[in-house]
Amino acid sequence: MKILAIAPYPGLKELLLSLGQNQPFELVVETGDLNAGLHYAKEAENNGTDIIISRGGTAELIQEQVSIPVIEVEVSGYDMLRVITLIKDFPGKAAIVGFAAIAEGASAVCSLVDIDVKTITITEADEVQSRLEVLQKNGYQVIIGDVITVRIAEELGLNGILLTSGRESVSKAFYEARKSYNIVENMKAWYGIGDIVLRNMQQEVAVLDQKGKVKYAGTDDPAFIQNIVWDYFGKMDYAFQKMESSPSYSFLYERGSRMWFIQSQVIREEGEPLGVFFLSDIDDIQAVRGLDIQSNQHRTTGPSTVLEGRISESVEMNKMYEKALAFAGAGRNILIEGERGTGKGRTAELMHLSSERHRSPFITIDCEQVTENELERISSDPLEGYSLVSLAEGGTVLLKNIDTLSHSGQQMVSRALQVKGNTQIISSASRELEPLVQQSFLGSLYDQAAELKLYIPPLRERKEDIESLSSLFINESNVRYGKQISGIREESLELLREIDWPGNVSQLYRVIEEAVLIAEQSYLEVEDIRQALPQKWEYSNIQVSGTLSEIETRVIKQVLEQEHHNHSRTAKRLGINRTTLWRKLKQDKQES
Ligand SMILES: Nc1ncnc2c1ncn2[C@@H]1O[C@H](COP(=O)(O)OP(=O)(O)OP(=O)(O)O)[C@@H](O)[C@H]1O
Repeated sequence: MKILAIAPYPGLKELLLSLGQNQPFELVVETGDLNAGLHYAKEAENNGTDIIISRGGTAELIQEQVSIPVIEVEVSGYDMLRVITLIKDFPGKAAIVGFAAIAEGASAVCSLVDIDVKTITITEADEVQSRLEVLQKNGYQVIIGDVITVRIAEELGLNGILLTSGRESVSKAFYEARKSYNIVENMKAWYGIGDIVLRNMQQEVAVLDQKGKVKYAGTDDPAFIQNIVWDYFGKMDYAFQKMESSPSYSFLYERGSRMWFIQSQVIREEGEPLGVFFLSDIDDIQAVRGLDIQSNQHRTTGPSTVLEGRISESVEMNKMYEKALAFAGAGRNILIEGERGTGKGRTAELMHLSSERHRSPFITIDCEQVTENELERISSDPLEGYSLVSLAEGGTVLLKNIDTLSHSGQQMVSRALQVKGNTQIISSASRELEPLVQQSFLGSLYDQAAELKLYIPPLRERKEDIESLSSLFINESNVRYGKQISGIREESLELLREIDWPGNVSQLYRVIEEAVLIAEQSYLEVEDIRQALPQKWEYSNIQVSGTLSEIETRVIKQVLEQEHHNHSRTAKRLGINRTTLWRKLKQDKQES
């Protein structure tokens, strides 16, 4: 609390300074009456002073012109008694001149102590001079009053005695100042709560004190919020430490299959910090297509070392892993480029788990699946609810397939990224993004998203990885389907290496998975792989044993099957006319 005291006379300054020592506030004292005092008060109002203390007419003038509270140092009964006792033996007639508060008080004190002092009540400062002139004519020599009265009395050649304020009055003013400060602060806190509550009407709110006890609640079940806070932070000290670290701290809370989003803020009531917690049920946001939220709240292990230990047979991939590890903690936005299914999403997740963010949320939003309306809702300003970026506070948001965003989608995401706070943003694209900047991709979004770049080569350029990936996927499929496949034949691997894998690692995964399901032996045989390969890959699915005519028949039959026995289309694809096709089929029938 900062106090400015304006003393209309020097003695009051001394008293204020001496009593102001060791008080729980910062005190500045200036001397100046009326306009001089007002000047200091106006300056103080602009430099963060909380309360002004002054006296008499100066205090009144200040009160009219500034908006911060003004506390008056009063003239107490003691103060009057002191002055009256002082002039009691003074030869000559004495009068007290002042506004009602002073004149009436003085008259009461005089009659109590049985001293005959005339009291004159004025209603306006302008009256002082004429009243004093009359008193002078009537033989009065001593005038007791306020600063202005005493000044005029002295100008007229009278003896002016200033009614000074003593210790009790100054102490009382300090006490009043502290009380007003608390009231103002309280009101500010309440204004703060009211303001936030209004902004978040759709949310439930509970206000907890430092011990975790519910102080106020805007919900039927404050204990629910209280339990979440206790469970999430463990200790209330830790909760307040976290909340004070940013203007608004938010987190995801997961229990069973449900998740909630909690936004919090610290406010102060009489100097005591209180935590305000807003609860949003995010079931509705979880239902958004293309959105996947992992809270990671229950992870107990440290950051993963999986990226460090990642060794590939491919030089390119090893370089990529090294870069990914270096980028993981860099705190910059990262763009991962590579064809469909090369492992961009997986790499992003490994980066998250390898970084200090591993216990914070990892949220994937597939830009290809999310609708524009949903995108608008989840990328909105965090103050108007929650946004993806605030849901992932401290964690990572993966913008999958960012290259598929529409123009307005790009604008929304670009705006959302401007307020990303402490969230790592990783984007993935299956096309090279930079060349698109000239045509369809927003340059500003590219600059935001691609502060650092990674590239994952397609599987056909690193066929040396097929063997280890296959073993990995056999194991995963064994686990999933309860099979006991113990390996893959070398011929099967050779067949897998013949393929160009347009769908990359994802496609390899599906083929191995299907082969594991089909396999009846303990090794994946060539036949298992063939059966698992998609039909349209005729080049690898056709057995090349037998005569040319037999191979030709197999090709014709397969194309026929793919074209659902439509002879025209089959003939067109094979580059022969329909009659030739019919003849070849007839010939085959006869032979078999
Ligand atoms: N090096 C790897 N080791 C094990 N599994 C991998 C590896 N790379 C990719 N995968 C697996 O391949 C599949 C595809 O990976 P992911 O979804 O990360 O690819 P993507 O490039 O993001 O795909 P898309 O372009 O379709 O979004 C996933 O099942 C993933 O677990």
